[in-house]
Amino acid sequence: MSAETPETPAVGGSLADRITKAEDTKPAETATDNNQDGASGPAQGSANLEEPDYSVEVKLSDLQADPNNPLFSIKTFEDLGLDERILKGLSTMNFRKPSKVQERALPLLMSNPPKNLVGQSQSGTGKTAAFVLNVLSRLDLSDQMRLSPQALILAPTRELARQIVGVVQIMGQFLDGLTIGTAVPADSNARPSKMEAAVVVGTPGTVQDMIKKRIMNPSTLKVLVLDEADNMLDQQGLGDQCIRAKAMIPRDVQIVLFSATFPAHVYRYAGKFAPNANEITLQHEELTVEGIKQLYMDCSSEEEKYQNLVQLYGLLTVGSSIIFVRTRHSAAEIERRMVAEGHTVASLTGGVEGSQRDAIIDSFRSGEAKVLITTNVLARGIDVSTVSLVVNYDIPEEYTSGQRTHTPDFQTYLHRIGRTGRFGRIGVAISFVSNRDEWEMLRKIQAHFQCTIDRIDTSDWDEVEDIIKKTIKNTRAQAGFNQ
Ligand SMILES: Nc1ncnc2c1ncn2[C@@H]1O[C@H](COP(=O)(O)OP(=O)(O)OP(=O)(O)O)[C@@H](O)[C@H]1O
Repeated sequence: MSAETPETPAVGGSLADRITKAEDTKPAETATDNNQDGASGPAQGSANLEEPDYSVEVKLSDLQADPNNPLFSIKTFEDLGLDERILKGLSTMNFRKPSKVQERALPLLMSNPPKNLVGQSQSGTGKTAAFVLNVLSRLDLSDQMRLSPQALILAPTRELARQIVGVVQIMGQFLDGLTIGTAVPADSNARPSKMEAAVVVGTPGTVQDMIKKRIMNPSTLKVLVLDEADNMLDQQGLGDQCIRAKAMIPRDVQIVLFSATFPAHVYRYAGKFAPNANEITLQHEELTVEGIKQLYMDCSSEEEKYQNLVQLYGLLTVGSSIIFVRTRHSAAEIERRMVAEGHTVASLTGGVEGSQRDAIIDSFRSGEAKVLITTNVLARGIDVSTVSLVVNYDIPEEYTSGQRTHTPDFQTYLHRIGRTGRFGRIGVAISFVSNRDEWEMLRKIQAHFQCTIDRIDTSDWDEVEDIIKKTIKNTRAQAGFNQ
């Protein structure tokens, strides 16, 4: 468990109930009082919970025909002027119609002379294809050029970089001579002496190092993509590395920034990193994905969080699930306890060695491992369509100078829950709330995104199962609905 001592309210029952009871008996005035402003929580008891309709089956073609849906488009991929061989790649992936962001971004990205782009769209709406299609369309795969880096795609983690490599490979499978290089930290001295590939996908530190050591020649680059761009430009380390990498590449490269989230301060900076860019943006109320059912569960203590997770285990394994915790230590500890109790779970955190991380994520992708406990390292970008359940074991929060602030990290919340409900699928996200701070953070998240997070009543586990199973069943019915 986390090294920190959780708050343990003395009164039993649901947190909402506890708040009401405590307010009845005691005014909120002392620093140790958990109950200030409790009346404004997301749900007071279960009184205002509506019976959700989990049984609606939605087809991808219906979603793509609805102008208000982020997957909507009037055009076809053929209309977007893509090369025949690329269209063939898309067809083997069963991409029938573009999503809204693909339809809007591709003409802007592919026009000549190339212009920079800052693009925002909800999680799971196909941003990867938008930038990969532009990259593939701009390559010169003649014998003289096919081994020269022409496109550089940067991502914050090795898992995401490897995933993007997979997309480039499949989408570009009919492009003769396509070469792709992966630039992520190597465990040993397994690094190539020369990066000879038309498309290089990697993490900023490794790429910067490869350019510095002349392993990679950046002079032939035409496109630079930053996936999860707000994270890449904001984080102290990654931000510096991206700026340094950019300083080493030709000035006239097309700069493409994509993310589901662009907080205002990063957005201003993004405009400097990618000057005179075309922009595709969203309001933060537009950011939540409709197909993700957001729920929360009251837990009376840190220990009860663990017990609830164990109770949920049967449901976690119906599809695949990701459990997000705050620290590497608690990921390891929950894994240890659950395995000791006979459950099959895996954990992946930044503390694990690279090759081991690759093996864990690969077994999660294949469905061999169905429950993955992780930290924010996997909060962004990871696309595993079978993920039907995400658990925020700890609510994501902002840090200042390495210290917890007990203020919610809105962006990370959105990215975490976005690991489910991908491209029109349905998913469930459950946040555990065990103390006043977590309750407040969840309330702020709800207000920020103007979304509803319903309370799930753990006094009746059969009902909990019923609700979640129905949703997951729907997700499973749809798994492959675009096949
Ligand atoms: N036009 C399409 N038709 C069918 N499926 C698609 C289409 N475009 C993308 N997809 C699929 O949708 C899923 C989500 O796409 P992708 O990972 O690019 O989302 P994203 O917008 O980058 O999400 P995130 O913000 O979480 O990184 C992927 O499995 C992808 O294969």
